[in-house]
Amino acid sequence: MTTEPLLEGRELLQLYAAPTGPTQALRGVDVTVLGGRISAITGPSGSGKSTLLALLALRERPAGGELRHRGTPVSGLTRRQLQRLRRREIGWVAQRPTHSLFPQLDARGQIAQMARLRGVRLAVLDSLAEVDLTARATALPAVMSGGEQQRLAVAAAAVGAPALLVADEPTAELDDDSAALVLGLLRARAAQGSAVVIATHDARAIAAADTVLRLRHGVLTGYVSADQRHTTTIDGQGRLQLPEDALALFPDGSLTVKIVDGHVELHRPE
Ligand SMILES: Nc1ncnc2c1ncn2[C@@H]1O[C@H](COP(=O)(O)OP(=O)(O)OP(=O)(O)O)[C@@H](O)[C@H]1O
Repeated sequence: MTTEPLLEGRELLQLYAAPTGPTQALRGVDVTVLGGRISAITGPSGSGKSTLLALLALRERPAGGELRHRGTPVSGLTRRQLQRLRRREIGWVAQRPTHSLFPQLDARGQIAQMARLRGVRLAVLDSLAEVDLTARATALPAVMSGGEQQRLAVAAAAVGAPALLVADEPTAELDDDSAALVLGLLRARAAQGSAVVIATHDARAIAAADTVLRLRHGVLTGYVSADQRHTTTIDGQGRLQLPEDALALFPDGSLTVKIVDGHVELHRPE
């Protein structure tokens, strides 16, 4: 496991053309991606999560700011070099899982093809077993359920523990058991040294992450690492015991509670 960042983005900016003029999808985002960790990017719809994933997975170049891959500015890499990096070192799970699967290959073939592209040897059926798809080994993506496609896309992207594993909403279609399989697989790859970055609204995935980044309107509005989190309980009357360092933020004991995008935020009254 390395502590040198795999990716470092500074003041990242991304623009897209829109009928009303360019949309600023990202507006000055600083981000560091480390091997061995799961980072979750959260935020409301349209806040720039997928855009940030596309930059980190080297699928798009930023319109501004600087992105470094292992210390080298991405702006200095040729298309060919980027393509090679993507093929060998980056696993990608698109928001629509079929977009990251080969339509003509069955589940077995997806894993085998990915192993060939990455130059790794592995037992294909073991990879399918990790996401409970052994029984679907000969099924094509088109005949799979959304949840099966999603599990297959994650298993294929995770082949060979790539340096970077990026997944857009990897548990969105999944029931609790399947989500646990997928999150277990992402954890296992992080334990093998992969940097795992996911965009998610899912509390189960956020709980599995080491670091949580919150985006809003293309700006990073929050950053929490696992060692800053506390576990507490809520009693039968809905009372919550805040840890001391959080309590210190509310010296007069009053606060406002805001529910945002499936999260509860506590604020000092204005
Ligand atoms: N290819 C594109 N062309 C034009 N506008 C785009 C494109 N991709 C994203 N956008 C715009 O950029 C902004 C950020 O979009 P993005 O998909 O990154 O958000 P998101 O947080 O991933 O949303 P969601 O949770 O709905 O997937 C939005 O305003 C979106 O409409």
